[in-house]
Amino acid sequence: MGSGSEGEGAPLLFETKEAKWKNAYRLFSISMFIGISMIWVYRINHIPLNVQERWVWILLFLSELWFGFYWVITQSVRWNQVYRSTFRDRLSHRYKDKLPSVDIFVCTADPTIEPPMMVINTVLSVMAYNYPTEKLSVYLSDDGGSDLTFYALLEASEFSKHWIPFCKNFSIEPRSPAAYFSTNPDSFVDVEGLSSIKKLYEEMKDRIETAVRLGQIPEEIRPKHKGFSEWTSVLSRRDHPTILQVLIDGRNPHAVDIDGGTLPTLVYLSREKRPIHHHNFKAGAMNALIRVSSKITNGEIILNVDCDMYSNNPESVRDALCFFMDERNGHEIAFVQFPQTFDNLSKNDIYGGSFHMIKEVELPGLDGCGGAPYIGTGCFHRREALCGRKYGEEFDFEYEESVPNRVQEGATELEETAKILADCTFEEGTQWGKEMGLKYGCAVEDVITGLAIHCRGWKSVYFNPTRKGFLGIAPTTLGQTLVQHKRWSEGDFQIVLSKHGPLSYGVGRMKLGHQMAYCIYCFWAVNCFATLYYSVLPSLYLLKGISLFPRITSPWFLPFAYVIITEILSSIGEFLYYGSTLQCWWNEQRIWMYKRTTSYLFGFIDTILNLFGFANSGFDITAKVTDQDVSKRYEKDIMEFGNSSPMFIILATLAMLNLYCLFWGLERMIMDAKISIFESLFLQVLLCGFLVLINLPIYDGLFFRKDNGSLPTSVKVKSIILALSACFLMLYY
Ligand SMILES: O=c1ccn([C@@H]2O[C@H](COP(=O)(O)OP(=O)(O)O[C@H]3O[C@H](CO)[C@@H](O)[C@H](O)[C@H]3O)[C@@H](O)[C@H]2O)c(=O)[nH]1
Ligand SMILES: [Mn+2]
Repeated sequence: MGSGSEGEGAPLLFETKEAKWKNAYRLFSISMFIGISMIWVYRINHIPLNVQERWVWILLFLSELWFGFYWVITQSVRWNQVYRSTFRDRLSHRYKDKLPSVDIFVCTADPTIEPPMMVINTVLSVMAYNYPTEKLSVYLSDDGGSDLTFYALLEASEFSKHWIPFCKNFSIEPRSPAAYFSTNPDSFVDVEGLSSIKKLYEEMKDRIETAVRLGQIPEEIRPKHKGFSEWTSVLSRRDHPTILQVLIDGRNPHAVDIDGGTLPTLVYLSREKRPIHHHNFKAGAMNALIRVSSKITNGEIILNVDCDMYSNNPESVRDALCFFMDERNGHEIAFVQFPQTFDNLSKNDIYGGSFHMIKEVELPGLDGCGGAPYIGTGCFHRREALCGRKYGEEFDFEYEESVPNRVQEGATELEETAKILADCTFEEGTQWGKEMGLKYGCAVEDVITGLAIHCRGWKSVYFNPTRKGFLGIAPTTLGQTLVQHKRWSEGDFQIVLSKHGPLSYGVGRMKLGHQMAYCIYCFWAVNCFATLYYSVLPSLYLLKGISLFPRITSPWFLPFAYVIITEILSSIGEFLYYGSTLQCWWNEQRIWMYKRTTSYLFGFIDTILNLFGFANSGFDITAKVTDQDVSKRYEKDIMEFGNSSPMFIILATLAMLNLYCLFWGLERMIMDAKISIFESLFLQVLLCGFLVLINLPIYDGLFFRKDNGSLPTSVKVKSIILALSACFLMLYY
């Protein structure tokens, strides 16, 4: 692929544009750096003589060193952003019947958190891609080992015979039935066609949801497919043999839709699980899929989506191929990553789930300095690169010989022979999870795998088209958001500490800018300390009336003012420029604080415990269903607490502490009524005031709200006592 002779010299299949204002930004960035350095100089030159103040001073200096250093690494992604666009017409015209085959992997892990209806909507959306069906295969990996999910997939295989021709005949978008029907397709031409397909869908939905509600498959359905008998040997979801069922065999001439068109191959896989074998979460599932699919369809390109990420754009496969098959640059591209976008975001994006800056600024920046990271879903891979081939090297599958050739086999024999590839013991003594497939032992299997691919000499591309390629479900409570970020920050921190981190293995294998860019995420966790110091110490010293920053009239005030004001203005500017709102920016600042003081702290601690063998990192699956009350509050952008998690105790304590410090500190200043005190404490008042403003939803949750999403009394009591003790210690000790 990509090296075909016919296209040499032909127009490119994709185009790359650089960001506007690049040079202006670079100048601005240099001026910021000067400002930051001046702050460091101020700290070094003004170390107080008083011993007690001295340690606080040094901690603040270390925090500022850290913030400055972190700011420097974030410049890597602002230095050279690139934006990609594709020419699908050229691709279709040039490669008509020579398009590669594509295997699509959908992962699910739990039928309660990830309802089968949602899973099959994702499956149906990718089955209906605008791509030759005989070259398209969809694999569902079910780590939940659930016959309910299997049943839903069986229903979907029947429904697809109607759905796929319907989508293609009327060119509808999006192709997830649930998403499509919820768009109120009023203007639709063929009213009868629409209502009949909708009826089929509703009936199917009804059957599946009834089965899910009852927790079992209707007896009359069982005899309809041999697959159900496999569940007799399932002891539990953690203890069962491999279940592999080819539900639609694309090679079978009878596997056709209602218009007689070929159907894509559809496969259900639940890999073997045994209590004594670690299953390595999603990475383990993906590796089993890579091997099993290599036996059945062996697509050259692999698309990986989470079960909640339906395809929103039927052209995405062709978009991705424009990169892989481009005659000049395609051969070095290992994967094409689409952004993670969500269709359940609330108006003001209270949990920062839109990842606005990551999508619009950071990922294009990473793309510009060596390659976008692999972020787990909405990513097209070259199979060979994912399997561990170095760029430019010949490739062969080591497991290829062990199983007879697929072409001579029928679906049933194929199931038997391919099954062993998903057994627990298959990976023993092999490079799977190390040099082959997705890497094990890291909470962000995706990022570490992408990094390894970059270290093997490959490039990758970030593609963010106007019509989004995939839409998923973002967490709808504060707790879930913080837990998800704990997993991410922990995983990313594990990477930098591992042998294969950007600062160890990456040296000499990656460009400096690319290493720095990865470090933005790898050092997320470390940010907790500087942020905690900064949100506690200046406020406590305000309470005591001791200044830790230059007074307003001092020339040293200028660098602080410059850095603070320009940082705020430029970040607001970026937000507005990329189409977001001021309110979203404000909410983003809040969630950024909350993540840094809780998720990152816990992520840091767990990584260290893990390193010394005291803990094992798990994979807390993010919930994709929300109860009605909670989702009503979410839609109104009301922050959801609802339990007494230790994370909330930290947040509430910090909020209370700053509230006390602001009021008592201000009160003292007013009593003293000396303008000079105000001048010297100005920045501390500002910082403390900012922290109080940002924490308004917490005071609301502690004292005013009565609903189930507010903060429980125990959190109120604990946070008040903790914050008061800190203040008294500060004042009288
Ligand atoms: O043992 C497991 C655990 C999870 N999953 C699947 O992994 C996907 C992602 O899990 P989710 O709970 O939705 O986590 P998120 O935090 O939303 O996932 C993001 O972060 C993960 C890494 O932490 C990546 O794997 C994901 O692709 C990325 O979307 C889902 O489809 C799960 O079904 C499995 O297949 N097996
Ligand atoms: Mn998810």
